[in-house]
Amino acid sequence: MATRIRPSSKRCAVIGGSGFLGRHLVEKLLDKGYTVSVFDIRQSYELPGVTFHQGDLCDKQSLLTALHGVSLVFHCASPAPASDDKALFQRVNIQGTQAVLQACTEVGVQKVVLTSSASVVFEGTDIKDGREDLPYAKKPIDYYTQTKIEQEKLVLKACDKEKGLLTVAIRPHGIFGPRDPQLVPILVDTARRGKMKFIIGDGSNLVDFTFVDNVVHGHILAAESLRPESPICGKAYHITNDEPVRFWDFMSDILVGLGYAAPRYHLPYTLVYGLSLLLWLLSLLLSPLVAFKPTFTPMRVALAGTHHFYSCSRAKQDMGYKPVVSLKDGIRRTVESYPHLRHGA
Ligand SMILES: NC(=O)c1ccc[n+]([C@@H]2O[C@H](COP(=O)([O-])OP(=O)(O)OC[C@H]3O[C@@H](n4cnc5c(N)ncnc54)[C@H](O)[C@@H]3O)[C@@H](O)[C@H]2O)c1
Ligand SMILES: CC(C)CCC[C@@H](C)[C@H]1CC[C@H]2C3=C(CC[C@]12C)[C@@]1(C)CC[C@H](O)[C@@](C)(C(=O)O)[C@@H]1CC3
Repeated sequence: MATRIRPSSKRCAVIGGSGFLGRHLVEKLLDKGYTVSVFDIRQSYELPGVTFHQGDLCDKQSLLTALHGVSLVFHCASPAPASDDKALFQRVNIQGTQAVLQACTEVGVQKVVLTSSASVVFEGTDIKDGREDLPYAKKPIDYYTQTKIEQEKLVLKACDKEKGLLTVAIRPHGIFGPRDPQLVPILVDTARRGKMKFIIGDGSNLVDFTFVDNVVHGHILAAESLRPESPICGKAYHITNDEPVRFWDFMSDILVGLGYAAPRYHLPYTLVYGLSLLLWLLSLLLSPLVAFKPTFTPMRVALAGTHHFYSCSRAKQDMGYKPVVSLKDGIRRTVESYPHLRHGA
């Protein structure tokens, strides 16, 4: 058992602080006068005022050292969804989150803000203006989503006013912005390989893409609103740009902004989804012999061909949330931040 020191309310830790969202969160917390520790399996940058603790969040002992004297923990670590590694997701997102919660209780952390995902309710079929009371997906679309559901349940269940631990979960969707290692790089890579000519379905499906600053704003608002009397304790909140956009318009804006052609030719959704399932099965069967990762995974095709946008009215009502950057400005700032990915660069 670690000895407790009196935690200061402006001392926080960001687990997963070396990642895309984590680093943006760290930078904003510093701006707001917080003292920040980062706990991550890797150190990806250095910043004055940030203490780095390198370790695996499944190792409670390392966490105890890093969380000493901290009153507020942001947990935004996860293996990348593309890894599709069942054992890794279970170990990090489930057992690891249990270790985080135990360590928080032992050192006297008062607040935990989890980065969950709106995909915890997504089963691959249309969701329009989805609210937080939608049931968790019974058939989650992949292991990532399956373990994000278990993770969210664990964190919300741990909320205990008597014991002095308050928890809340933020469910963003399709985070984008400068330094994102997924969306823009995968999109550009797909375009460079000549595979971004097609629109899956009729192209009218609406989706949420959320600029990273808005996601950060939602996390900090949640942390600052989390008090024993607050309605947010033990609840999940969608944080979006509040501007659902046609999936293919968003992709085209990014592609055209970077000098690539927008997709033009339509392919039937069921055909592409069926093919992506076949490819996924094939890659699984052949995995002992050859390693190949299909670009059009069932998850990506479902995300690209269905409506899935969420209401953030609960966050507006309970914590006064309002996006701070519009979709248009977010896209402009994102495009400007990737000069090396421009066509011909
Ligand atoms: N990017 C999105 O569109 C999106 C959308 C919704 C939710 N989320 C959630 O937001 C969070 C952050 O995502 P991101 O896009 O910044 O991902 P990211 O991969 O950039 O960051 C995740 C960080 O977690 C760290 N990490 C992984 N395993 C760890 C372990 N065992 N111990 C310690 N650290 C470990 C990684 O090193 C990395 O720095 C994740 O929880 C993700 O599920 C992301
Ligand atoms: C080849 C494709 C048809 C087009 C390529 C775009 C693709 C790279 C992105 C479009 C939607 C993105 C997305 C995630 C990853 C990148 C995309 C598939 C996401 C799976 C990342 C993890 C999140 O938690 C997520 C599930 C979420 O809930 O926001 C993401 C959903 C959107």
